[in-house]
Amino acid sequence: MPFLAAKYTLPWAAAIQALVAVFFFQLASFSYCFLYALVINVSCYAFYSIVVYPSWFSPFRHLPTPNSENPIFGHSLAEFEMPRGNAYLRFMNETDNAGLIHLHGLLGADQLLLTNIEALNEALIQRAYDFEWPEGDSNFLQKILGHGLITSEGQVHKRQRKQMARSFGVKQIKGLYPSFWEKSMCLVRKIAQELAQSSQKEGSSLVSGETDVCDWAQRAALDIIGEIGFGWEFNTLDNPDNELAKSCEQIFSPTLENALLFAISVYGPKWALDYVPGGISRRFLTATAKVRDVCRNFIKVKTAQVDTSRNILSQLMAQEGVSEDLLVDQTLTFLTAGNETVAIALTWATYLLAKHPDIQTQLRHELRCNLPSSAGPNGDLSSILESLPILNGVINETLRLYPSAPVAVRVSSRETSILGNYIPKGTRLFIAPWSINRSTDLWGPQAEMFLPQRWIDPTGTPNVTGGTETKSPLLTFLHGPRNCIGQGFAKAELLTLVAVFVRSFQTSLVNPGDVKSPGGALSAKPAGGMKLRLEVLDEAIL
Ligand code: HEM
Repeated sequence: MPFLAAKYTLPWAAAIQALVAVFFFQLASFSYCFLYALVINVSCYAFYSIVVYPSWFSPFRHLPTPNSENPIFGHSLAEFEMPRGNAYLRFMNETDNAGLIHLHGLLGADQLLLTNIEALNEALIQRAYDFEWPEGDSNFLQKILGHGLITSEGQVHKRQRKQMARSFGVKQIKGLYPSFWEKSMCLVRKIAQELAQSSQKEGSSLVSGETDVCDWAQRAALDIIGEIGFGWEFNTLDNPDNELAKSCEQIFSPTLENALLFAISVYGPKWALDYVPGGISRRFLTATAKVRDVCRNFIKVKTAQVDTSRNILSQLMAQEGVSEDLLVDQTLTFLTAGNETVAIALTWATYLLAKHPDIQTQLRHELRCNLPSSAGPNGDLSSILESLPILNGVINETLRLYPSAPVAVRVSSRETSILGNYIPKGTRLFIAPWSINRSTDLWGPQAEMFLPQRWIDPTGTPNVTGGTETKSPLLTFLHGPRNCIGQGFAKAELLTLVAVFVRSFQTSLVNPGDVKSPGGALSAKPAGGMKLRLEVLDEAIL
């Protein structure tokens, strides 16, 4: 019996049993009988769910299950283990399987972990619309993002996806490289200025120092998606106290309050979010309303202007039948989806290069040979950057080892199947880029190592297989009709940001043995930021 149904059924059953006991057998009081019956019902239910159901009645009882489970919570605590997704990698490594692993959720609820490309292709490509975001996650996101591309399902999603796809064609993305370059230069100049000030105070002749790259990356990524995607100048590189950026941070930062609200939306009833005590809900809803208001005012101004640019917003506005509400929802959706994800990837790229100084030196050499001028290369920037083997290898390898969204959760919205296994409606599925991207079955014995050369062919040109036998093995952006629509945008942005960063700074760990690890509740954001030591190499940026 599903846990949520049991929540309501068990007390009702106990009430009926208590009434029977009182009226027909004249046993004690109603409340005494009710409590007694409830305890017995819950115990029987727990025994059935935890012991009987998984082994004898579950439709997945023939599938392998990892041994390491909690007697009450089953494998459900894996969702909260840090780094997020690592528990699923452990399950994959310790359990012989043919693409599906049966996990036990709270009180024996059925869950599946998808572990090979065939299973993933069926769930993400062939039957993508049989699986949806879990209702709780979707409700929570809808409070913030409304009904944009991320939170829409079925036909509405197909229609919106078609509308948005026009902004992400190869030609459109290629045209964005010069703007990415300009913003990347702005980032390195700002960092260099801060380092110059601290070096001056210390009387050092070198311009160097420690700084939190994660913070800088977040500011740069927000400015880029704001300005290049929507023509909206946030200027957080100049002004980190920007009001909208602060409100966004209040909503999305992994604070205890936000984690509580998220947990209540995911596991509690739909209305519970509005009744959380201590003003937590009110603060959250006020910040959300503020962000939406600012966004609506911005859209009103843009609608009144004659906009000749061809950014995401103007292309969407040019289409018929797109309401103001939808424009607000899509703007918030893309600002959110395209901001922190890229910042996380840039941060891990700088960390991996600091940890592997030899690769950093090779990359810098490649960049100096191909992008000689610090003012930006002449010629076709996109073709140059996309053809550089080490640069592409470093970015693909970063995205492989540190996928910004390490786990995606889906629930079957109808009866369906994967690899010939019957999947009833309501089954929870885990699709974990973190574990697939580190699977030794797919990537070989050195799966956990940072090896940009796996993305380079023996002829010296970049490849997309990463040395595997699969055409597109990287799961970081997922696959199929619900994959990341912004992946071309993100890769182009990262190619430019990393190229400019590596040309400008020598990057090293603050302490040689430093090991950083992801700590975000939902994302792979590094726990405690990413303090690195930078030394300015390019005097032109000072
Ligand atoms: C390194 C950077 C990025 C990563 C790793 C990433 C990853 C992902 C993933 C895993 C999903 C699927 C989420 C799910 O359904 O569970 C997704 C969806 C999405 N991403 Fe990205 N993303 C990145 C950058 C971007 C950028 C730059 C944009 C916008 C310009 C963007 C816009 C979106 C949108 C709108 C969706 C929803 C697509 C749909 O449901 O049809 N992302 N992204």
